Amino acid sequence: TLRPILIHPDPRLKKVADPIAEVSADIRKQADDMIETMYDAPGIGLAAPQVGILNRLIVMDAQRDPEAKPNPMVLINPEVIWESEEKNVYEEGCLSIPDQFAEVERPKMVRVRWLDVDGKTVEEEFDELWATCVQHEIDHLNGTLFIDYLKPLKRQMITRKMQKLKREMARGK
Ligand SMILES: O=C(O)C[C@@H](Cc1ccccc1)C(=O)SCC(=O)c1ccccc1
Ligand SMILES: [Zn+2]
Repeated sequence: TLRPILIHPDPRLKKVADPIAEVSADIRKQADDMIETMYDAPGIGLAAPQVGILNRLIVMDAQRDPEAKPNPMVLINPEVIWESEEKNVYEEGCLSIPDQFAEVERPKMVRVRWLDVDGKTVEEEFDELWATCVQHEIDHLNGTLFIDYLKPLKRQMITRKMQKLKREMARGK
């Protein structure tokens, strides 16, 4: 089932999401809906708060190769347990801040620990686009958006554009 993606500014995008206590059938259904919504957007990642669910679940498929078979990852209660000193700058976008892109500097590599859909603890190292994406998604679980890393003036410009977009969408209805 496709879920509507919340557009910034929205208070639910600034909240800290709650840990998931057990990987139930409901959680697996939520993950399936988020995967469907991510591919439909299209995006390379999606965090639960972006579809208005304030729990700690993200989905990702950051392989850019359009020919590649879809290979979505589901990360439950993900946490960064190590990050490299070395940084990487990437032009990021966000499905909750449509058509706005800006350069964000983040650790080039991160090691992440999470629960998979079978409730098993997994640890994996990410680099390049995958590292950028998983950090962007975990930020969403903590109420942080990529524009929070920009200079205040640039952030304000983007926020004002989104407020205008939402006014037009409301009128368009
Ligand atoms: O808002 C999100 O979490 C999704 C976001 C993830 C992300 C993109 C780029 C850098 C860091 C994190 C997106 O997927 S925006 C859309 C996008 O970047 C894209 C869409 C289709 C193909 C390739 C990229
Ligand atoms: Zn985002």
